[in-house]
Amino acid sequence: MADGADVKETPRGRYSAGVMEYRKMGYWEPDYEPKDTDIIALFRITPQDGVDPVEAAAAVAGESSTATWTVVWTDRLTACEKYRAKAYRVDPVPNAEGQYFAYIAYDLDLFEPGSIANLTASIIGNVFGFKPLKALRLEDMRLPVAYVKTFQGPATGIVVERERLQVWGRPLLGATVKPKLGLSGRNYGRVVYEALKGGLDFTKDDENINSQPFMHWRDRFLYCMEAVNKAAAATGEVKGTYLNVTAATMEDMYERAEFAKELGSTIVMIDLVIGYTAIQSMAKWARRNDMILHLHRAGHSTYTRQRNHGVSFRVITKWMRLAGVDHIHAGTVVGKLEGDPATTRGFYDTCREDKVPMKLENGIFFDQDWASLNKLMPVASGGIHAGQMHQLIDHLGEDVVLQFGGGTIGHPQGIAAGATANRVALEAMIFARNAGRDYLAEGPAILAEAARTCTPLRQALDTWKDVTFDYASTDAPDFVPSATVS
Ligand SMILES: O=C(O)[C@H](O)COP(=O)(O)O
Ligand SMILES: [Mg+2]
Repeated sequence: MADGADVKETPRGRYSAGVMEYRKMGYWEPDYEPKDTDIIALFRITPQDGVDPVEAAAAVAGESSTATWTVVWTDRLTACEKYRAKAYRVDPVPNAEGQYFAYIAYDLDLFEPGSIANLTASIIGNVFGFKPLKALRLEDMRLPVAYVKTFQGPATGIVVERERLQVWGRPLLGATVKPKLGLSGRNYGRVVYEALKGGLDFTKDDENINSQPFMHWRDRFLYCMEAVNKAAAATGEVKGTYLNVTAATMEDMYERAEFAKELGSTIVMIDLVIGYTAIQSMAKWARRNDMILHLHRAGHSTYTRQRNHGVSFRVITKWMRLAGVDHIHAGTVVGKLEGDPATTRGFYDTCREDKVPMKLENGIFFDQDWASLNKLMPVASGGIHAGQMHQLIDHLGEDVVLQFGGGTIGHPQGIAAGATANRVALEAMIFARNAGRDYLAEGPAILAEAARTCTPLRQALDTWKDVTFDYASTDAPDFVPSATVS
């Protein structure tokens, strides 16, 4: 800590410029060996000028666990050695002056079992507004098995979802109905029917479609399920549409979800903005009712996008796997939304692997054991189209839902043609991959071959050939490791 004129010595400690001596209070323990049962948080801290990084790390440990700004007599009435979070390591962030990675361990007893709300009230609570820090970002967390096991995890999981849909060996295909707002129930249902009949597995409500004056929710659900049933009958395939049950109250959400189930829907949808407790409640409802639960990550970029402040999306992905959603929008790499390949890969691994090893180049700082919690299906959605199919499969793999909103509904020959273009492009690419071809290098040629016998695909390729969203600003990885971090 910087010494200054306003440094005060008191019988209970020494403080200056708003920074207590958290280090002296026991929140810095460089020799601490985290226990297997500890929760570990990795923060990127940017201390104010003159604030010592170790003191800042200790302050973060203090403010996110037991401490307040001054020593209190009642500390000694608790097992404070156990309950204090311990900052035990501080490293400079490579290539980022003035920023440090601080590792902080928390005893498991600091948290209520099975509650994201309780976890987040500590870890991202008041500490994010703390004056001695210019900025603070929660980069990653190691969640011990003992804690993971207090959550239900994804209500359905990837394996059972594929069994219900009877689709194996390829990504699932979807589309978000467009325009986002304004369609009547009847016209909306027509979009769903055309897209499903044309070859998609799913259609989806947009994140901001709930129950507006132009289309009340019951109307939408009725027309959508009529379309799903007609398309299933016409194609002999299982079809679904994510009915967004996001609403103002839990009572409204349960009512809408119950109605979706009554109509025979396999899936309902919620938005991240409903909050952690509402998400966990809906996940429990989904498990009780054998429904797949889709999560749109609406709102996340307000706190995940800045590299020095907020919460990394990899942490949100972990919390959502615990909370128990089945789908999560996890990035597209080549689409319209920001997200570099290496960092996005880290999100996808977090969703789909049983055990995720530390991999700094993917922004993964800890080994994470998911202890048999179901896998979470990542969803790629936002500005993607058939011409990118080889890149999508290369970046995102096979257990993923590829969703083309504009890339279906914007097709020059109509919605069904857009859906067919996507389905043919996908199957051509999977066929080439299974035949051992280098589908990434040969991608454009494979698509052109398939387009010879598929006019809708040819039209799609002609229409979107120049759309790459290749802006430099989206290419910066979340974190560039170097030899200084091991
Ligand atoms: O909700 C979404 O994921 C987006 O609105 C997708 O739409 P787009 O495919 O047209 O970008
Ligand atoms: Mg949308």
